[in-house]
Amino acid sequence: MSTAKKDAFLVLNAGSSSIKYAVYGTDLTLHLHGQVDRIGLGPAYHGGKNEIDLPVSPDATHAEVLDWLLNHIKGLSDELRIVGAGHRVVHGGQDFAAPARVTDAVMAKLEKLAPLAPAHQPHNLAGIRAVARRLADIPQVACFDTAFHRTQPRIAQLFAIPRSFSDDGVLRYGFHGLSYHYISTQLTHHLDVPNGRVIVAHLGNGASMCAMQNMKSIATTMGYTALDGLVMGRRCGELDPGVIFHMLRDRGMTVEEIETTLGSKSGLLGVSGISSDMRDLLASDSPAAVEAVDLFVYQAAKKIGALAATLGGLDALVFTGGIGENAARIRARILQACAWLGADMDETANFAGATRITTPNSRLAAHVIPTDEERIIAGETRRLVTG
Ligand SMILES: Nc1ncnc2c1ncn2[C@@H]1O[C@H](COP(=O)(O)OP(=O)(O)O)[C@@H](O)[C@H]1O
Ligand SMILES: CC(=O)OP(=O)(O)O
Ligand SMILES: [Mg+2]
Repeated sequence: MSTAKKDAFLVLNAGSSSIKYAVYGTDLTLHLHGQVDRIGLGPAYHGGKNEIDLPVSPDATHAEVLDWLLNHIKGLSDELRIVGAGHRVVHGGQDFAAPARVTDAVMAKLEKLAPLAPAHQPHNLAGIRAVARRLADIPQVACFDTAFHRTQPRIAQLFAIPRSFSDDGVLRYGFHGLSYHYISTQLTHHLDVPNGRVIVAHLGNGASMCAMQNMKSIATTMGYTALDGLVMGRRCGELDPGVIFHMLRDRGMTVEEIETTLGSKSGLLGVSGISSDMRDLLASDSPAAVEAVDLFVYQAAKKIGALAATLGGLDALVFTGGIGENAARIRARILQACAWLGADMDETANFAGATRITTPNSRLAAHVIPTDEERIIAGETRRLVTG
């Protein structure tokens, strides 16, 4: 006799080169999770303890990977009945300050924002459409990277350009908000002053920082798009806009070529000429790789100084994301640059992978907290689906 299927929520988190998934019970117990990464370079699947080569070609697109992944999840979740799906959607623009149930009208608005997040939004929306095709009747929820930053004061969102642009929504939105939301829920477990002046550094393939006061965003390094701020795997981060005029006028580059250059050929990859992956650069002794890592650390330390100024001082610094969670050498160098803010690193704790990586007497406390964007999406999906 077959047993009744358990209700569950599917979560999809599509990034520029990866798609993460998770399946949660209605009590938010995690049943399954995994990810495909290296999309575009020869995708690999990691689920549970397994890493397998996918039965798709090395140059498989997000759409092909997604198709394979949804079949794979179906095979894994035979005893579960998917009753709702939640998705990371990178850009919510001015209209979405909170998660939203997906409708045709919502999809039309999100589609319009796709040019502002070309490496993410199309894949996010493809995930919603693919689930709708397979599980036509289930409710779907879009959860936005930008939403957490809507608490920034207006002054932190403004660019110093003519007011008509700001009035039309050309503002500093900020991203990685699902990650910052999750970390904000963890501060009370780890920090002596969770309500204090905290900078969270999400250092992954995309990288940004968020200044939090009372666990809310008051400033962030990314802007209207996810190009601004820190040095990233393939993105330039902070840049004089004059460089764009140079590319247009003096180099004869098209807008598309400039977008590709700044969005996928710059950052660690562009400076090193070797790789966008921090592991590869740390293993290399090429002077260009060393310089790329130096620039990554320099810009990170500089942005911490700027965000500390917006907070009027700093009580705690939290590292998260693939680099923040795993690259002890990078954390050590950033912390050394924060000595002036009162950071006294506990070297043993840092290299041992401890949660607190500063000494008990350090005026600035530094922690490593693994992020979990999928859990935030699952919670919001349950809230919107079950009311
Ligand atoms: N052990 C490690 N040491 C150094 N860097 C690491 C380590 N593990 C992962 N990383 C780096 O983390 C980055 C990917 O971060 P991640 O948050 O997984 O990416 P995404 O933004 O695609 O979700 C890559 O630069 C990778 O090299
Ligand atoms: C917004 C962003 O940069 O996301 P990711 O780090 O997943 O590329
Ligand atoms: Mg990410």
